[in-house]
Amino acid sequence: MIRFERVTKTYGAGTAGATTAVDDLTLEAPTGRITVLVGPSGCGKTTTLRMVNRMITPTSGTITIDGRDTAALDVAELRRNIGYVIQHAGLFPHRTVVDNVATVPRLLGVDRRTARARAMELIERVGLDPSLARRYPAQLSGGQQQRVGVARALAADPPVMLMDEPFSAVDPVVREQLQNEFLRLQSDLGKTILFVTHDIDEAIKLGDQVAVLRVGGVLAQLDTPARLLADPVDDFVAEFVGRDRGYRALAFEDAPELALTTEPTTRLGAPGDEVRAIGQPWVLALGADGDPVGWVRADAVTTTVDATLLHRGGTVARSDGSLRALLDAALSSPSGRGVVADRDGRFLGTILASQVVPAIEARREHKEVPAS
Ligand SMILES: Nc1ncnc2c1ncn2[C@@H]1O[C@H](COP(=O)(O)OP(=O)(O)OP(=O)(O)O)[C@@H](O)[C@H]1O
Repeated sequence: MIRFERVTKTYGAGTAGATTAVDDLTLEAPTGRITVLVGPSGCGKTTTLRMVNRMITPTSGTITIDGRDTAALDVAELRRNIGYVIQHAGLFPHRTVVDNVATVPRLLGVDRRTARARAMELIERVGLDPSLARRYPAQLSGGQQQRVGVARALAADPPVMLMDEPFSAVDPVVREQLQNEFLRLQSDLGKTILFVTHDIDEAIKLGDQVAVLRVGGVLAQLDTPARLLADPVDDFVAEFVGRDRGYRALAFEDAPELALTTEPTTRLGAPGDEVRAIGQPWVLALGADGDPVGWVRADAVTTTVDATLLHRGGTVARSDGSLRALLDAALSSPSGRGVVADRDGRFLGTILASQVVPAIEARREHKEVPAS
């Protein structure tokens, strides 16, 4: 566990231009969990992170890791136990990918062969093709560079990771892939992670807990993503957390077991007459594995059902997914019937929004705390 105890950082303390970047921060980042620091520009996120590995010295207060005061530790030893990932990855431009990843183990005295073998393992683990290992950073895309940055930080297997906007410099599609891979990796590795972002959606997606900071470095709220959405402490947090909070909070509620409706389906290549004989204006098409591929409007099928006729807007909810995904499947379906699949992606049945909403209300009643 990383613990901040009444930590303050004032740049230029005692001078006319003094700036308090972090103000009396008390916070615990639990072992094996992701704690996200989020807030507007200049609220002290980076300063907070860098005080942990002592790149910045607090003006007052203490930071402990597993009960040990970081100020009392040898700084080299402290940093050996902390992986650090930054925006744009910060790779060494004149070293190949594999040598970048092997840097820290080599510094720690691991022999070249062993360090490289471990680096290759990590390169694959973060989702990079091993053929990229011999390239130089400039020969990689932004997303690939970020993956190398994560692999490098993991190379010495540190229990603690500090990550400062590691996915901010890539486009939204790559960013989502990196986030998903990061969560998968973390579910295997269970590192104690402090993660900085200015993006509340990223914070809510990645954080086991989220600390919202306001400018001046004051902690506004520390909570789970679900609680942050459901119960912001004040207008600043409410505004920062953003719109559609009620709907977004449903992402943290497991889908209830609701009775699904059996749906007549068609398949790619089916003749139009067969589709129309079903007698529904919209018919769901399944792929070869029984996976829903899209809705088709029966009267639009002149010859056979082909992929170009499929309506692409509908989402598919998984039976083991969230209430939000279930409601979204119903709302986004052109037929009004939300498509539900099992965990392997096979079609199970459909559901109406009018069945999901009562389930949401039932949950709410169940959770309501009686007034004392
Ligand atoms: N070396 C420094 N000297 C003086 N002031 C500094 C220094 N570094 C940061 N600051 C100030 O401290 C405050 C917090 O900065 P910090 O970089 O920690 O914020 P941040 O939340 O990470 O911001 P951003 O999201 O824009 O990166 C800002 O007002 C900044 O101007």
